[in-house]
Amino acid sequence: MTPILSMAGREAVLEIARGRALLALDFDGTLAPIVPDRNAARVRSDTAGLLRTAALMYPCAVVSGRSRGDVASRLPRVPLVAVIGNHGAEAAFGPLDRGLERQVAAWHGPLSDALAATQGVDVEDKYFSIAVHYRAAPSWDLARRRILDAAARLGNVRIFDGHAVVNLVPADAPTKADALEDLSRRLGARAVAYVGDDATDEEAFRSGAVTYPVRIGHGRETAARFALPDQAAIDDLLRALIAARAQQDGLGARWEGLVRVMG
Ligand SMILES: O=P(O)(O)OC[C@H]1O[C@H](O[C@H]2O[C@H](CO)[C@@H](O)[C@H](O)[C@H]2O)[C@H](O)[C@@H](O)[C@@H]1O
Repeated sequence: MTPILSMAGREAVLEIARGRALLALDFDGTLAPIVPDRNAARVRSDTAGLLRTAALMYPCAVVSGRSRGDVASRLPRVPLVAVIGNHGAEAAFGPLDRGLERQVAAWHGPLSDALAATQGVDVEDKYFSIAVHYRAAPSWDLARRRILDAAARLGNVRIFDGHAVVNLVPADAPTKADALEDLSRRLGARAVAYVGDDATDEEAFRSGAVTYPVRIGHGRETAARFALPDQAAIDDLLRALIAARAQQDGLGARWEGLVRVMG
């Protein structure tokens, strides 16, 4: 992987700016730091100002495992071209697939019953998928095993891990990769940069639609070609992308004032 903020990665940043690529970003662990309470997750004010500025210069989208409404409420005044929720299952455009919602609704009862006696487990029902969190469980191993056992008894389900969470999505629902391919086609994007931090982002990194896949964090096997060291570095990447685009538009250093106004 090439560190995207290195001299070698600089060429990719310039290409993204020259082509005014679609910037697609994951939320938890990418735009917002991971925190113990999922309801408390928020974007730092510096990141928000940078993202609002970047979204004036590039088409920007957020592709999250959260529900669309939840993630949009955490990004006020950001002029996004699209918000995709539920790991791709909740599309940005067009009618939503109510069949997926019915399938997920039928999982809720059996899951809650099966996990009622497992301490520290939190079932987050997002209508198009369910996240079963075990961050507060005394034994993560035991909780995860019980969640996987309960999930295996549900029909037609795609099961995958995240940060102290097991995700359950209808097997035939669109993935983050499908959603990005659809969005890129609709926008006629010449290139797509996608930044994510989690196992669920790997399918997007592998997608042919994603020209610049960027993974946050070290030491994991990944299909991403570019790396950012940690979540805090998202500010540096947004700053580099804004500066490169400002250079193209002949704005000089005036972008810095714009970021302050947008913050
Ligand atoms: O695709 P993402 O935007 O990264 O969303 C992935 C999941 O994020 C949330 O859970 C994770 O973040 C929480 C807050 O930092 C953390 O407490 C939890 O342990 C993480 O798993 C969200 O609650 C899920 O619905 C998303 O699928």
